[in-house]
Amino acid sequence: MRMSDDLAGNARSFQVDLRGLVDLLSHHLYSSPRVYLRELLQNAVDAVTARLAVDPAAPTDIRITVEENGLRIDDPGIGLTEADVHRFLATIGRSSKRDDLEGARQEFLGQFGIGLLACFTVAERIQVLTRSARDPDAPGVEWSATSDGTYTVRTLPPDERAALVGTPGTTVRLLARPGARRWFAPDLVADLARDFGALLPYAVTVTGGGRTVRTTDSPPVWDRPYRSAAERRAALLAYGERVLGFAALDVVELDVELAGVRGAAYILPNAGNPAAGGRHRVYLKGMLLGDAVTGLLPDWAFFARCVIDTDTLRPTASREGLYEDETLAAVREALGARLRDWLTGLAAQEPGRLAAFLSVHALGVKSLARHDSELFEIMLPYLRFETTHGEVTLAEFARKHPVVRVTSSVEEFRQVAGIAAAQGLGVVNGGYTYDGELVAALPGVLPGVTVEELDADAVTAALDPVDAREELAMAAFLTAARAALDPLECDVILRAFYPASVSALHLDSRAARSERARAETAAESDELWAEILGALKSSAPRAQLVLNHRSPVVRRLATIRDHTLLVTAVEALYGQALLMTHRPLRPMDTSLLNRAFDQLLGWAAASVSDAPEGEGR
Ligand SMILES: Nc1ncnc2c1ncn2[C@@H]1O[C@H](COP(=O)(O)OP(=O)(O)OP(=O)(O)O)[C@@H](O)[C@H]1O
Repeated sequence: MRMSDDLAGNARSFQVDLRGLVDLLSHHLYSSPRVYLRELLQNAVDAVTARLAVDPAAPTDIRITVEENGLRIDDPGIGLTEADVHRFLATIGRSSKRDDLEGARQEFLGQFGIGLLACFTVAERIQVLTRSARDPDAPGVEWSATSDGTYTVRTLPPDERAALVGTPGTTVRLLARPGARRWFAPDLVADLARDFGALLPYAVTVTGGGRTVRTTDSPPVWDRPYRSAAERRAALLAYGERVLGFAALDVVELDVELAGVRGAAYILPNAGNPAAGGRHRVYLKGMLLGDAVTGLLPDWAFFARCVIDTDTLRPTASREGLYEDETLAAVREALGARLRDWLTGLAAQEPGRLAAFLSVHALGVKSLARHDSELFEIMLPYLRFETTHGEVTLAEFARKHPVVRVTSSVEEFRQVAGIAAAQGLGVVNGGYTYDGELVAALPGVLPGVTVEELDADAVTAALDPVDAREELAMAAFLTAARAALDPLECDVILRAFYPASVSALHLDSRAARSERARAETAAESDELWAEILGALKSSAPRAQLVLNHRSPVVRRLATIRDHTLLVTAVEALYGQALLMTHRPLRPMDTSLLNRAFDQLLGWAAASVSDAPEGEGR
């Protein structure tokens, strides 16, 4: 016996446990049983589309009727022959909407062949009564399936066929499962039909609770005629507020024909969260895919939420997200380009609207500008940065300072900005998200501008040295100060700078900070580590306390003869300068500050209480 004979002889078909499968769908694929209505609507719409292809004059109205214990949905669509019923309804995973060559067919919503099963999440029985439009002599057929996985097929006798399905088309009837009846409440059914199917191309009505409502609202707002651009804009904004629940700052139309996308992007009225990712309302051929669909816009466009209808993108099997493929990547790019064009258009024509937008969403634009120098250039007159001249644009700043100095952190900026400005240096705070990167890219878009990283050394270099004789006069004071601050790894130097009201500056280069971090770790670690870290000890510059020779306070302190008081005064200056840097204090700095102020208070108190006695003597 040959191998293949053996295989052929033992070949068996899979058995499917329907309960297990329905459980899988309802708990792991679909987010809620509410999708049952979407699947029914989708099948009805596809059936109508298929019939229109063979009979363009065929009716198209789809009717949902809430019944005593469930509902029915009637469509005048293509219907099924008995052979179709066996082929498509009774075989899970088989669909008439795919063909072998193309896969999912463009004109239909369905493709997977599992949609009908979703109905078992709310129904214990599904009955399909159908008559094919392809064959006028075809009898009506009834397919009736229960959630335990059994079904019956019956050809309808002519009289029953006439009563049930007079014309070609299909009626699907669901019998509610115990415990799932709430999914068939008339108001809920109408809400679901509206939510999923408002943009469907054929009229859908829901009858129940004594009334009939139309749940479709097509054509979509962006495909309707308007008398003016202002009227169109107002209609789009009102629609956005209704479906997204917020009044948008602005609206950008997304008519990207090549990508098969129609719709609008709504600009959030508040700053968006870059990490949260966009959540968009996406319709596929008029059927809602979801209202929190991600991946539709590039990451930088976190300031917009879209409502779109598309016929090019593919759904995931749950039909609740977009399948990530090349088409989606291309659509994302096209929509990003559209938003970018809108931004540059605003810059050229409506700077007022652009300013309003940027006051909320500058971060998104900065993020985009990092990778798009053309846009960066266009936005230069609008994007603001924190600088030693306040919040200004880089274009404005560079006019005053063709050498742009930039700090790499917010705290460095705080440390040096005031002093640098007083010495005539222009500094930009490069510590905020994206700002440093953009400043670094500035020479590329503003010819003649150079950018320099600014750190403590550059500031020290810009401060005036003090005349040697004057420095000598303060030698005793400086020696005492150096001795006091040496244990804190801080050098003391004397310079003259403005403003004179600043007595001392604490300057700390990045190298000094990392050296200090190394030393602290070495002190805390075990022997082996301490040794390794010790070997790394560098001769990096230490932090510096720069005393200001122009400060009257410093000059007065230099005349103190009492050594203890002098040390306390130096420690207080050091502490004050450290506080000005806004940097977290080390424990040893905090205790030094406390000690210095305690002692100063002690001195002050003693001098007040001593005074009268002294006078009395
Ligand atoms: N109202 C209907 N009229 C005509 N044929 C229908 C109708 N409902 C279902 N069918 C047939 O049953 C098949 C299976 O339907 P089902 O909803 O399970 O899957 P699908 O629509 O093909 O794909 P998907 O899983 O993506 O929804 C369909 O391909 C179609 O041939």
